[in-house]
Amino acid sequence: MSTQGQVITCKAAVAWEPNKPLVIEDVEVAPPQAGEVRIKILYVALCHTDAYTWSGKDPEGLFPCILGHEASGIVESVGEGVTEVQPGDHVIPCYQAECRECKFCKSGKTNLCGKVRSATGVGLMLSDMKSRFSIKGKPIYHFMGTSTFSQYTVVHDVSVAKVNEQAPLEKICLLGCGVPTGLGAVWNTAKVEAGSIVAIFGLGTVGLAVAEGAKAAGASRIIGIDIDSNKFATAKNFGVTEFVNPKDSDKPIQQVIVDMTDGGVDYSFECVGNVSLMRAALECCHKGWGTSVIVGVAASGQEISTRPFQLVTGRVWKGTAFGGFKSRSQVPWLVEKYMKKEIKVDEYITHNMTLDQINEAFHLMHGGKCLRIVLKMHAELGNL
Ligand SMILES: NC(=O)c1ccc[n+]([C@@H]2O[C@H](COP(=O)([O-])OP(=O)(O)OC[C@H]3O[C@@H](n4cnc5c(N)ncnc54)[C@H](O)[C@@H]3O)[C@@H](O)[C@H]2O)c1
Ligand SMILES: N[C@@H](CCC(=O)N[C@@H](CSCO)C(=O)NCC(=O)O)C(=O)O
Ligand SMILES: [Zn+2]
Ligand SMILES: [Zn+2]
Repeated sequence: MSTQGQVITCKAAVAWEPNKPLVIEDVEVAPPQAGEVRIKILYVALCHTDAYTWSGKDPEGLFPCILGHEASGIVESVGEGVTEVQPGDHVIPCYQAECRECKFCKSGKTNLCGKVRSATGVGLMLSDMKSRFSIKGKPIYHFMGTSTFSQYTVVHDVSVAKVNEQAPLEKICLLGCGVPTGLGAVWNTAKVEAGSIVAIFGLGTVGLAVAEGAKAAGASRIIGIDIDSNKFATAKNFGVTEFVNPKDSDKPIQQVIVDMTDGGVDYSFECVGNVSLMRAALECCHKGWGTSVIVGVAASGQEISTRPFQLVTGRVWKGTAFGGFKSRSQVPWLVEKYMKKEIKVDEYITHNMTLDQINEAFHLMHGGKCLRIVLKMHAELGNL
């Protein structure tokens, strides 16, 4: 029976309040309006940004909401005027939209898109500034324009990438955030050249994807920095050539790296979300040209600082969102690269769990012993 035009009642993990356990609720998902797409979410991975907003430290965090933004699914129905996807298409929801028409999209200088950002930042859909989610008539906010911790979600059409149907949805959900962010930070934002020396602060999924990207770019040395020495064994498989634990030295970590590299690295990447580490990442860069890219998301109220002299003497401080990738155009390309075995995806998945285990999954994530945890959203999908 077609569900097109009907309200769908399904299971979703609702964040009622910051830091309180998520609750699996029966949520009503309204049909997509003009320019919107309703997606049956099949698989979702947990990202630290979900945990960050859930913690209450995100100035854009609104409650109650449905978190989640790294996912894959199948289009269930589309609203009026939607031409680029149709029911049955395999898709990845994209928190970074791409409308191809706005000032940002047309600039050719950025992957940030302005079309729906004002609505996604306040947890609503642009056409009527309302939510498509409700529980017994009470609206529930969207999150990042994706809200993929729900069996069905509604997104703007500019936030959907149609992908190869042959690609395994249980794996390519990762191409919705962490892996592209790390690869793109190297390829698009820093534009690392062959022979470069690279330092990566934080060896979680994002930091490992930076390592993978740097190896592919031909970096000569890839120095991984993490306070957990157990991370090095895995990091080697992603291209990290040397490991430093800041706890092993009395010197500031930037000094340790400068001493190891004859004056500093060509490129550094902060993949933790810690503002003092962002400073260290900038200050371990080589005088005259070293570039540091901020990838980690820091909490509300946190600010970065350094001596302006660091920039006067040629170091460059940058940041990246979704690795600078244009989402609708380039996520399908990343899927193809995965299909051709040119980029890793499976290797970042350490756990497979189910939607009803979501609180346990976050607990595991905070334990620091996993990379990506993928949740199966529907019982009928069977065992992975
Ligand atoms: N900019 C973007 O578009 C974007 C996209 C995805 C994720 N992120 C952000 O990137 C960050 C990393 O995400 P992740 O999923 O890889 O996280 P993660 O928690 O898996 O990895 C962080 C790593 O940093 C290490 N670490 C913690 N404190 C440290 C310190 N003081 N010094 C050195 N290492 C330290 C941890 O041991 C861990 O290995 C998060 O802040 C996340 O929100 C940003
Ligand atoms: N609302 C947060 C913004 C956090 C943030 O910077 N998000 C990244 C993506 S993190 C994905 O895991 C991003 O894309 N930023 C650009 C944008 O949001 O437009 C805060 O205010 O701290
Ligand atoms: Zn993310
Ligand atoms: Zn745009």
